[in-house]
Amino acid sequence: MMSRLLPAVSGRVPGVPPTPAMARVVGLLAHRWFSGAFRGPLQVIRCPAPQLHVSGPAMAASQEDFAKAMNQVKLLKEDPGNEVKLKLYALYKQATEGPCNAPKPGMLDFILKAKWDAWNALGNLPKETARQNYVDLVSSLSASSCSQVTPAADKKQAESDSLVVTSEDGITTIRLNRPAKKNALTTQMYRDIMRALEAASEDSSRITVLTGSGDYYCSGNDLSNFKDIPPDKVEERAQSSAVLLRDFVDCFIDFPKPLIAVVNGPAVGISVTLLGLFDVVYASDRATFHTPFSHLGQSPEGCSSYIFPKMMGPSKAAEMLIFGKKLTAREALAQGLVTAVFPDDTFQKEVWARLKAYAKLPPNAMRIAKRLMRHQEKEKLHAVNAEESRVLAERWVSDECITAIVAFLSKKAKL
Ligand SMILES: CCCCC/C=C/CC(=O)SCCNC(=O)CCNC(=O)[C@H](O)C(C)(C)COP(=O)(O)OP(=O)(O)OC[C@H]1O[C@@H](n2cnc3c(N)ncnc32)[C@H](O)[C@@H]1OP(=O)(O)O
Repeated sequence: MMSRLLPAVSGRVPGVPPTPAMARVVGLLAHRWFSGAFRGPLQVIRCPAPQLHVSGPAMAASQEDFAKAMNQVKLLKEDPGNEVKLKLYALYKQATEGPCNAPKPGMLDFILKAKWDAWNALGNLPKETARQNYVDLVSSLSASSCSQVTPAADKKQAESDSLVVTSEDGITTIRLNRPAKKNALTTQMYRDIMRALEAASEDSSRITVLTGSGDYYCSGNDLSNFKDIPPDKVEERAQSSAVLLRDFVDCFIDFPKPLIAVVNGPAVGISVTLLGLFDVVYASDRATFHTPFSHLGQSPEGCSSYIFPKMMGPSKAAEMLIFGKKLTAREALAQGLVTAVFPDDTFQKEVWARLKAYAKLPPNAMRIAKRLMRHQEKEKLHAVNAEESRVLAERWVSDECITAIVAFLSKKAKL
C-alpha cells in the first residue's frame, strides 16, 4: 500500500534558499551562541510498545534505521490516512533527494499537487533530520497499541523520567515530569508527547489528560534547546524546530478524544497557547498563565494568534500575546481560557473525581460531539499553525530572540 507513495517526482527547478536577511542575521550573531556538549537527561515514555524506548540527546537515524522504517511502513496493519501518508512521502523524498526542486504540478493534478505541496513545505530541512523524522513517524504509527496501565514496577522509576504516561479508569494521563526544571519541554519531550497522543488516540481510554508534576504545570519551551548549535547549523536548526513545532501542534488539532488540561500550577509559553486546543481546562487557583513572547523576541504559536482573539476578544488577547500580561487563574477563567478554577488544596481530589465520572460516558458519543464542535475549524487551524511555525523559525534567528535567550541561559534574566 505505502510503496505507492514513493515514486519519484521528476524534473528540476531552482530550490528555495533561506532569505538573505536570515542568512545575514545568522552570520552576524552566530558567534554569540553557546557551545559545549549537551548533557540532557534520559527521557522515557512508560509504555510497553518496543518502539517507545529510552532515548537520550537527539541522535540522527542511521541509513539502516531508515531502511527498517521503510519496511515497517509496508507492514502497517491500518491505513494511517492521507495526511500521514503525505507526511511520510514528503519526509522520504526530503531524506533521499533533499529539498523539493521539482516543477509544481498543475492545479488539476490533485494527487501530485498534494504530494508536491507536502514535500515543498519541508523547505531546507536537512536530509538527516528528515530521515530521523521519518523513522520517528513510522515508529509512532507502529506504536498505536501502546499505553495501558503503567506496570507497577515502572512506577518506582517514574520520578526520574521526563514524561510519564499512564492509563487507568478510562483516562490516559500524560504527565510532564521534570519538576526541577519546572517541566520545561525538551526537544525529546515534544516528540514523546506526540507519540503519547498518537497512542492515546488509539488506546481503549476515553479521555486524555495533560498535567505536570511538582509546583509548575510547565515553563514552556526549554530554552536550552537553543544551546550547543554550531554557527553554521543555526538556520537548519530553526527550520527543523519549526517542522517539529508544526507537527507537535498538529497532533493537538487532530486529537480525536476529549482532551483535558489539569493545570496544577503556573503555565508559561507554549503550554499556555496550546490550551485553546484542549476541550476542557481545569486550573488550580495557584496557576498563572504567561505568554512572554515579545520579551523573548519570539511570536505566538499553538494557534493562539487565531484562537485567543476569538476566545477573549482582540484587545485582551493583545495584552497577553503582544505585551506578555500574566493572568491569574481567575482572570483566565473570565477570559474563557480556563473552564473552572479550584482551590489548590482540594484541586487534585475534585478534578480527578470529575474526570473519572466523565470517563464513564459512552466514548463514541464523546468523540462525535467533539468532532462536530471542531471539524469546521480544523483546516483553518492547520493553516494558522503552519504560518505561526514559519514565522517562529524567522524569529529564532533574530537578534531580539538570540539576545533574550542568551540572557536567560547566562542567568541574567528570568521572567
Ligand atoms: C520544537 C520547538 C518548539 C518551540 C515552541 C516555542 C515555545 C515558546 C515558549 O514556550 S516561550 C516560554 C519559554 N519559557 C521561559 O522563558 C521561562 C524561563 N524560566 C523562567 O523565567 C523561570 O525559570 C521561571 C519563572 C519559570 C521559574 O522561576 P523560579 O525562580 O521559580 O525557578 P528557577 O528559575 O530557579 O527554575 C528552576 C530551574 O528550572 C530551569 N528552567 C525553568 N524554566 C526553564 C525553561 N523554560 N527553559 C530552561 N530551563 C528552565 C531554571 O533554569 C532552573 O534551572 P537550574 O536549577 O539549573 O538553575
